Amino acid sequence: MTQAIEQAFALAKQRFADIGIDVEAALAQLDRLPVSMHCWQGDDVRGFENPQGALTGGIQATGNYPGRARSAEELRADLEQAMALIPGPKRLNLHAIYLESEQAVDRHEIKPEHFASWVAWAKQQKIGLDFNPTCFSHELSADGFTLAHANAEIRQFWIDHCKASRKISAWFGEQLDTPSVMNIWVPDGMKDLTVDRLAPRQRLMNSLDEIISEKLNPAHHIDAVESKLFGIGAESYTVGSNEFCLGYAASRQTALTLDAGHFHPTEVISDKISTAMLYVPRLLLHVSRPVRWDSDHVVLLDDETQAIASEIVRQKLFDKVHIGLDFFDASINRIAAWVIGTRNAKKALLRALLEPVEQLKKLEIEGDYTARLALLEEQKSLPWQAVWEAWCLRHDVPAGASWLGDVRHYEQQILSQR
Ligand SMILES: C[C@H](O)[C@H](O)[C@@H](O)C(=O)CO
Ligand SMILES: [Mn+2]
Repeated sequence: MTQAIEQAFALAKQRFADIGIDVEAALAQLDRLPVSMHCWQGDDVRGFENPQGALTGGIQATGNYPGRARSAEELRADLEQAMALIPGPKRLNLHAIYLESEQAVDRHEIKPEHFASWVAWAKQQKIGLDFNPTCFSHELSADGFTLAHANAEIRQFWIDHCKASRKISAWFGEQLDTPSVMNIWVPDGMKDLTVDRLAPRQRLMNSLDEIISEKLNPAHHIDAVESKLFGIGAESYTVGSNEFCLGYAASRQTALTLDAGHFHPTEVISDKISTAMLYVPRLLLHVSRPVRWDSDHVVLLDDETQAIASEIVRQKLFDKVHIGLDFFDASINRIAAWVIGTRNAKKALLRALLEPVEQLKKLEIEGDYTARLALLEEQKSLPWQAVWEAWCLRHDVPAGASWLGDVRHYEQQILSQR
């Protein structure tokens, strides 16, 4: 098997060299592009603060496939299993509710010490961490408002939670020597006709200003804001809309988070990257798959995932775009979900790196749209898969579907006992 992969790789390398692509250079770039895996795929966004509590905030994990992680130890073990089947660099994206503490700690009182085991584990795994305050699944978010709440005390609680989260994020960055991207997403919105659409947005803006008022070392911590079109129970009005977040990130020079599921079903984030990059210093991507709504299905190697990856590569946004995932499917094996989605994101990046971008740009500027279309389509059937398999072998992970056997084995040995 290994020999066959190596032979195919040698032929593929030559094929790509014929169109001016240095495959080794492409793989070197892929080795510098981490994908941040989201911890919440492993336990249906429950966390360890109050795992029996309801998931609120207008998001839903549907399905009841057996074996979800019930503790941080189980979640880390599951992540290790998934990560062992995914080639190349990875990070882990944590939410605040994944803290570990013997005593109950309310959100505004979380501290780095509550994430010490995660940092120790990340050091062992040699990966960076990213972070999110959790502004949902809490009694003080029950009426659908947090940072934009009309009640000053409740608003302050969430401001304090986000400030505490920034400290944790900066500590991650300092400990792990790689900046932690901290994404602020709030579910704030209204189910029905909203009369005052301005005041909540003014309050959200002021809250965010207070949250980011303390300057933190950018080598350790990056602030990001995530917009959304609507959530369940907030169908008519979302305070942190796209216009709000783009305006906020541009005027405050924070990062902007673009989630593939947070727009109208016919809108795609791949077309938003180039616009946003004109105005904001960085982007965080939540690569996801909406099916009719923000359903957070597992990422496929589909046209939009490819278009997102191609945009990063074509515009050389390697140091400005942070690639994260955001899906939570509880209807299939959760480890398989991570593996499928993360491998697909990386396959799309590889395919993008194997594209003769300069040649295609030249054809475009010369107006030769016939050749542009012809080459883009021929590109799809060049032997990128042989390069993928060789890259998997280099990283000591299964090249093809045999990874599923490892997941099944883990399911029998570990998940079925939960
Ligand atoms: C759990 C995540 O933070 C959440 O999914 C958020 O990023 C989002 O996309 C909400 O729809
Ligand atoms: Mn998201």
